[in-house]
Amino acid sequence: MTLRGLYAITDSQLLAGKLLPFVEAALDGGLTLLQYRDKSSDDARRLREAEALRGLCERYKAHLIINDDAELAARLGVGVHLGQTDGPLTPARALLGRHAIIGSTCHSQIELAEQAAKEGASYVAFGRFFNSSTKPGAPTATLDVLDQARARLSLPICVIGGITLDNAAPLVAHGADLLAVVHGLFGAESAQEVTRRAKAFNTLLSI
Ligand SMILES: Cc1ncc(COP(=O)(O)OP(=O)(O)O)c(N)n1
Ligand SMILES: Cc1nc(C(=O)O)sc1CCOP(=O)(O)O
Ligand SMILES: [Mg+2]
Repeated sequence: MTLRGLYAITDSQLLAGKLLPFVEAALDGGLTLLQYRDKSSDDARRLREAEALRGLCERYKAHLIINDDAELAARLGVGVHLGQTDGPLTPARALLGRHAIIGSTCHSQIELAEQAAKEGASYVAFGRFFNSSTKPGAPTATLDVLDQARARLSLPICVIGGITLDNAAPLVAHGADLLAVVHGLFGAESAQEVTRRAKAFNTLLSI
């Protein structure tokens, strides 16, 4: 499976009251991956929303990824994204099976990415590259790590953190395969604008 393209990530506050229409608008513009990221502990709502997103992703042939929660991903038969404190990759791979997409946060450390590759990650994520209103305190990353990753790894490279249509081009030039975006995609006034942005991100990636 080739993993390249726009990787939309939901945000419960930003998308309050418009989760499904804005996600569908993004899918209409073209998504490779959609991550359901909800940091709450409202398990019933998380299950309901994730099921609805899975249905949309199936219709548009995109892959759904659940943030943090391998058990929920297993229940839905979808992928998971794990950060450095979200539990080890090896049991998640055993739980989800060899075909599941499993992503790993590697901040700006090539050693973390090499370890993730050994443990069966499907892609490695570096960031944050720019100021992020979604996660202002995330550790920073520079373009150097993308050059190192391109040279040393064969896994798809995901970039994240403050990415917009105005600043994404250098990331692509330095080897990013997946542009992971919250605000730069969903921080729009209308569903039509979300679709326009998604198409423009895909043009940047030339896909
Ligand atoms: C694609 C992608 N990359 C990085 C992250 C961040 O994961 P993590 O460090 O576990 O932080 P939280 O998102 O869980 O707050 C991500 N979610 N997705
Ligand atoms: C969830 C997340 N993780 C990051 C990391 O660097 O690991 S940055 C981030 C937030 C991404 O949202 P936005 O596109 O609005 O900046
Ligand atoms: Mg996490």
